[in-house]
Amino acid sequence: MKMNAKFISSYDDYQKCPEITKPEYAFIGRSNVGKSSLINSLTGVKNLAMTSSKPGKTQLINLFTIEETWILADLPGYGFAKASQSSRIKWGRMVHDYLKNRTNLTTVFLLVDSRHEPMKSDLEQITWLASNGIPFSLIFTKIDKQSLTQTNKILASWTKVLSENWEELPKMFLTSSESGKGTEELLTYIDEINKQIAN
Ligand SMILES: Nc1nc2c(ncn2[C@@H]2O[C@H](COP(=O)(O)OP(=O)(O)OP(=O)(O)O)[C@@H](O)[C@H]2O)c(=O)[nH]1
Ligand SMILES: [Mg+2]
Repeated sequence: MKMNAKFISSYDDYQKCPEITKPEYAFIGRSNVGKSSLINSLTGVKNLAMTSSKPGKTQLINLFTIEETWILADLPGYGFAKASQSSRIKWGRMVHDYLKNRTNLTTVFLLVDSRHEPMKSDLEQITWLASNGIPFSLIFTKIDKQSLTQTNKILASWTKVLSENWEELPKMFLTSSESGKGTEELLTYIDEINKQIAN
């Protein structure tokens, strides 16, 4: 289904983002995990967010308005091996300042590759989100690339690792931008939050 989704603009600083009261949802995660692709798959609008087979495509805070009722933010990825020290620091500042200060930000979706065991960089982001009191869910991407058995194995590893530190596990979604699997569940979840906020 094609949604009414429009690109607003790109920003290199949260302070330059327009003040919006509509609920906003942000996609974060390692470079190449599939953040921009999932935005296109979710909205059914091809090329809404720019994607690339090479990591490091999204460099700025990109805002999209969806059905004129909520906002999606596509953010640059972390963990890009070739990134210089200065660009890592710049990433940290741009993304973390945005996440901490964006007043209409409702929930963060942390995207992780369903084929990989939990990575230190992802666990660090989870710790950072939790310590800053920012609500988040986990999205496992690219499930079309392997069997459900294999995906479940990775899911079990994540559950184990997270259970060591957290009493309550985050909500988890299994998705594929290729097949569209999981996108309905994600949209339903976002809709529920939007309705709670409206009431
Ligand atoms: N098979 C498959 N490929 C995917 C899926 N999602 C993304 N990809 C591919 O993964 C690559 C990276 O996708 P992007 O959406 O650009 O990743 P990103 O997380 O936005 O990356 P950065 O902008 O660099 O942070 C592209 O080649 C996509 O086609 C998926 O669900 N299935
Ligand atoms: Mg991207």
